[in-house]
Amino acid sequence: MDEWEEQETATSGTCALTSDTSTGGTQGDFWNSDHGEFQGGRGGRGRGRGGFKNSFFSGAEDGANDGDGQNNTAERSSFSRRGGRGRGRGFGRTDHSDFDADEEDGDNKNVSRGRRGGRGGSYRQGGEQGGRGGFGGGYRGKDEEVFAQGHGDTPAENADASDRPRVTYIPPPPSEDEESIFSHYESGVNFDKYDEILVDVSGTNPPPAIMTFDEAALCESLKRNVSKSGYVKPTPVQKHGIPIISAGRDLMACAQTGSGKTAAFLLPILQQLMADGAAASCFSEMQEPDAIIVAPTRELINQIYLEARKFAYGTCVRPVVVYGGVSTGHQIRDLSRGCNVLCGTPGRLLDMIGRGKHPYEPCKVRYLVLDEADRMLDMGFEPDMRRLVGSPGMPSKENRQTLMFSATFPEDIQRLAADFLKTDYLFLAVGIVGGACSDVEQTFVQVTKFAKREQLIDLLKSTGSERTMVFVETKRQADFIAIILCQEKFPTTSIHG
Ligand SMILES: Nc1ncnc2c1ncn2[C@@H]1O[C@H](COP(=O)(O)OP(=O)(O)OP(=O)(O)O)[C@@H](O)[C@H]1O
Repeated sequence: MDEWEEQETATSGTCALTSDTSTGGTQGDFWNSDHGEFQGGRGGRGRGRGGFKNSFFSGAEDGANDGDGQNNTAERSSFSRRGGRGRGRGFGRTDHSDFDADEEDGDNKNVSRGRRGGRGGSYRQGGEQGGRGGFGGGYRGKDEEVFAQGHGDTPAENADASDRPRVTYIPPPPSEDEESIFSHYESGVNFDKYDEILVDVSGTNPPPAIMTFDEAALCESLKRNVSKSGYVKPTPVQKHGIPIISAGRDLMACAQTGSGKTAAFLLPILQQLMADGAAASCFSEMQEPDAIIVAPTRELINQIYLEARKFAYGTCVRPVVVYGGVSTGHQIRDLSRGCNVLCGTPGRLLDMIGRGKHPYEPCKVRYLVLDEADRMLDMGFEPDMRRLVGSPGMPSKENRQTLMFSATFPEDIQRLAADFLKTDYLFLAVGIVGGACSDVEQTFVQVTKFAKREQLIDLLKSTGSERTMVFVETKRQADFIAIILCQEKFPTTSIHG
């Protein structure tokens, strides 16, 4: 009896992807064995074993950031405990847990959402340890200092801090080539159909939506970069989000994965920085970023960074990214070259702040953005977020603009999120509560628990050579099903954390 058959669930759902939504689903993602360290290849870029060895970055000073209770309390005490706006909004999030399991437990209890593919990252599917070929290599920094001794990217990493080897991995620098910077892929969202989607803005005096990027009053360089990115018209979350942010309002926004949330917050922030003449200074030892963008996983924050870099191309605004698994010394050196927009995972940001030697001072932060805010505020990350907003120098919520974006916003998370926002924040919901994508035809097949395997094989025989994704609960099941299907002559591979 195989494990799959032993499951308690008596049903299995199948989804026939009937349109372009099926094309983008599995891109990349796979340097996203997220909390394993990229054991970057030694001896030069491109040659290294990019395997994800699940060894965490170095250090044992886990308590480094624990002494900030006072600030947190201050922030907390000012929170009005009212309910969130836009109740129950949110999408059944595409929870690609098995793709993206951060932890070793195999049951995906503590996972991040499957997301866009990591550009440029190739992957190798397979076992727990990853393997060769994950990343394009890297090199050991010369005279590498060991800064990374504190927080990991996740609470789980933090808990495991005692045994971490020193991290010296330095990722290859992102391409400077304009063509690669602006290269893009299909998002999987049908943007034309998307115009008809229901949008709801709750809160007082929301500014009117824009219909075109021209109405966003972007400066010439931003306009040019938007157009080079292939954006013709704003998506709904951009139509509403951009004017809300430009008007200086705090925002909690909920819109489906792939709907353009990143540009919705990056464009108005960059526009404001450009209008104010912000320029990154490489002459200051201590950087004072105007915007801090936080996301829960390394791959996501790197994607945001790449987007920021793309939109800021040819301007004086300099985004920098920091996340675990990479040499902190390397990131500190990068920061010291100038930083207006700091993108980071909570663990690494806190690590840098807690170290005392931190290379940035959040005192001038005007924008605090939380992407995947639902996850950032769930039980695992909430303490880190409170530490971050309470860290020395971070302006209070009254003195910064806080923006939260997510594909889901359960009510309890909305309530928590409201704690970080000014009382007159706006809630933007794009789409219908729990609405299924109209591009996807769904068929539900009920089978007994021991008939799943046969049913799946019959289904695959009837679909012919269509590309198919099978979601299961655990890593073991994924491997098991892949083997079974291969034996049945369906070329299959399994991917998981
Ligand atoms: N107005 C637009 N026109 C064309 N493409 C766009 C537009 N806005 C965003 N895109 C593209 O759509 C894709 C998805 O956008 P983005 O990653 O910002 O979505 P998202 O809502 O943040 O998704 P996720 O929840 O996965 O982070 C990206 O490739 C982005 O470049």
